[in-house]
Amino acid sequence: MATKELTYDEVSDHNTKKNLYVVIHDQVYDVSNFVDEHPGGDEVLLDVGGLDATEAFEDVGHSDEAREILSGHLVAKLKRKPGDPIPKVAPPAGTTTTSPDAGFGVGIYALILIGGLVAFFGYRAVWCCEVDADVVMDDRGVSRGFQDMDEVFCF
Ligand code: HEM
Repeated sequence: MATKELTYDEVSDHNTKKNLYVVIHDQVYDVSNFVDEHPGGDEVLLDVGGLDATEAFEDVGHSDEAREILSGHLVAKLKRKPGDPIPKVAPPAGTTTTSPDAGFGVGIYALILIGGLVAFFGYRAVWCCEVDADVVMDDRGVSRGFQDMDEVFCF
């Protein structure tokens, strides 16, 4: 845990490749010696040099490994003052999180699947219904109707 505190103004001075600080979740990181190793390229880090990079960092969905690397570069805690920019994203509650409504998401897919199956078999039951019957003929070979009518469903 960093005990040193830096204001946003102080952090903003560190915005060059050799002297690169970023703020993520109110912690200040010196990523000067990581910028060339960043798998996402140096440009994206330079873009947020001296700034709050929380949103950019979280938008990418960095791995736990990335977060571990990040923690190794911690140099200070941000001393936020009124008027300082506030990131839009909420701090991650741990690392890779499962959203509380994940179950609901799965439920929706199950519902759509069941609905689809019901619609499919309902359609077949109505439209594939055939009449299987014997035609009754009189002596002259004229049809007099049907006997042994069976409804046949083609499931
Ligand atoms: C400052 C701390 C940062 C660290 C320690 C870091 C670390 C990493 C690591 C380890 C990866 C590999 C994939 C993974 O493990 O998630 C990665 C990928 C990436 N990072 Fe970062 N990153 C940082 C900041 C940023 C920022 C601010 C951006 C801005 C957009 C960014 C954009 C990306 C992108 C686009 C990739 C994907 C690269 C690819 O898959 O081709 N990173 N980062």
